[in-house]
Amino acid sequence: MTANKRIVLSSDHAAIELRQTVAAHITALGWEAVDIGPTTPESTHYPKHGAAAAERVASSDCALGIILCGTGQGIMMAANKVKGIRCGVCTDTFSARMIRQHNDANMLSIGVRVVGEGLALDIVDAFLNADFEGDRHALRVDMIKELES
Ligand SMILES: O=C[C@H](O)[C@H](O)[C@H](O)COP(=O)(O)O
Repeated sequence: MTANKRIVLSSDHAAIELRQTVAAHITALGWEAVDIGPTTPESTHYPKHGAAAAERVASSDCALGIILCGTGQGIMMAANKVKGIRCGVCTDTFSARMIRQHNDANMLSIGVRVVGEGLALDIVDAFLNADFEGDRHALRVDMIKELES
């Protein structure tokens, strides 16, 4: 894994509690959690929170990002609009591992209304414990990057 141990976290109003649980979890694992909120429960809009987290990763301020909303879908769509971001929604640990190994994902999205806390933390672990395998997968990730230019 990278020398940059900073992971940015963000969410909308739906996932504040799980986001804070994930932040504590990854801190206990030795990562630096950069939690950019929000912290208050008022209804808010996932695109701005997904984009804000994605900018931290795209700028290399943070090595990885974990974002959450009700389904994980809307905030993932917003994050993927930022150049350099490869973010997937995961509801299972296999996918969380594979988006690192095959897709070199730099962000993970989780839906708090889809998975429970225990599975969410297992998904985070699977994502963080996997590394990009390169080789034929690098060629394909390069093809994704070409679509951005
Ligand atoms: O993809 C979008 C997310 O699931 C949002 O968390 C969800 O749409 C928010 O819904 P509501 O405003 O009803 O809490």
